Amino acid sequence: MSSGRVDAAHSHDHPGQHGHQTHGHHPHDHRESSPYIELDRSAWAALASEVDDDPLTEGEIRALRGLGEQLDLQEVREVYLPLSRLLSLYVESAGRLHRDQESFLHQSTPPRTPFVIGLAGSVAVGKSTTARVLQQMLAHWPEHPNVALVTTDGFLYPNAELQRRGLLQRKGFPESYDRRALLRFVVDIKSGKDEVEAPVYDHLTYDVVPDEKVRVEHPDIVIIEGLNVLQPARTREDGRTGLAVSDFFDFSVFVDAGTSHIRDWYVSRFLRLRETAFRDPQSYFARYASLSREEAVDEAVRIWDSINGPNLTQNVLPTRSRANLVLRKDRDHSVRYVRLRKL
Ligand SMILES: Nc1ncnc2c1ncn2[C@@H]1O[C@H](COP(=O)(O)OP(=O)(O)O)[C@@H](O)[C@H]1O
Ligand SMILES: CC(C)(COP(=O)(O)O)[C@@H](O)C(=O)NCCC(=O)O
Repeated sequence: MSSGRVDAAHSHDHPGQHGHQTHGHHPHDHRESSPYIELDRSAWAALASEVDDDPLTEGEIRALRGLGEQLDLQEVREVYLPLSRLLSLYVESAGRLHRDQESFLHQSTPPRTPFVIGLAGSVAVGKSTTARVLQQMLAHWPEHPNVALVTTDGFLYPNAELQRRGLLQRKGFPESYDRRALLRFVVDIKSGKDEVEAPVYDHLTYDVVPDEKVRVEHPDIVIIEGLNVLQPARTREDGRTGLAVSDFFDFSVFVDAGTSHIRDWYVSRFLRLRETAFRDPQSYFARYASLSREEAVDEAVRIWDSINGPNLTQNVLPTRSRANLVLRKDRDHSVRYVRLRKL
């Protein structure tokens, strides 16, 4: 497994917290050592006024909001509207580049391939909500109406295989995925294959669903969301390095927050799931429904401290600086600042 620390561009864990300035209305990062521009919440939100698009309705937002997420109309307008506009600029620019390359080559080339966005971040940081909001908002732009969303959990090995490999307690770690199949999937998309299929994971049964697939047909944009999508390629035993899914991303977003906040969010979500999903007799966690609150907190903390916390520290966080854009959330889940790669 390759999980070498690649966060070298930032020696500080939390770039917004170490006394260096974020600039209000003149988003400019004077630190020449950083390849990022950092915009605080107000500077980023101000960009929304330049976008005269209707954000989502309250009803749509309710439907997109994940358990425990605080997403509201203000967050959508101030954070996600500018983000969807920025992403749309990148999509349009990729289209122009495709046309320019075609005329440079003096021959007609295959049609442009879908624009692929990677979305990474910890368990319980709210990736799926961000991904669903972006999917819906990007689909509003007439230039790219067909936006597909695929989560990488479908590419986890089934529990039986994880058990065989001794990885049942490592679910979510890079080695718990069928990385070859995931890579093939992304390569197929970026090869221009019209229809691709991905396997499906079910949180209720805590396992991959046998024989079920999600189909992606003629997408304009594909969002690929998962813990480890920004992992660099592995170095094989012969010292050679292969390809990683992130090699095929046209843009990537990392959803970030302080580790102790994410841990709290994981525990509160676990408590909420105990009152909802865990009550379903089909739930893999059904046995937790009868735990007292205290016992449930202990169990959530145990799972966090033995699986999701170490995975965040060892594998997920080190990939943060590979992202084109980092959304940094505050304790209340609202985005506090945005960090964007310089061009
Ligand atoms: N044990 C579970 N039972 C039912 N739903 C779950 C369970 N664990 C997580 N979920 C749901 O699955 C989705 C993905 O969760 P996760 O992988 O932690 O990513 P994130 O919180 O970043 O979106 C969330 O909407 C979450 O509420
Ligand atoms: C399914 C997950 C590995 C996330 O997968 P992803 O879609 O990010 O690839 C994660 O949500 C999970 O269930 N982790 C196992 C430990 C736990 O139960 O919290």
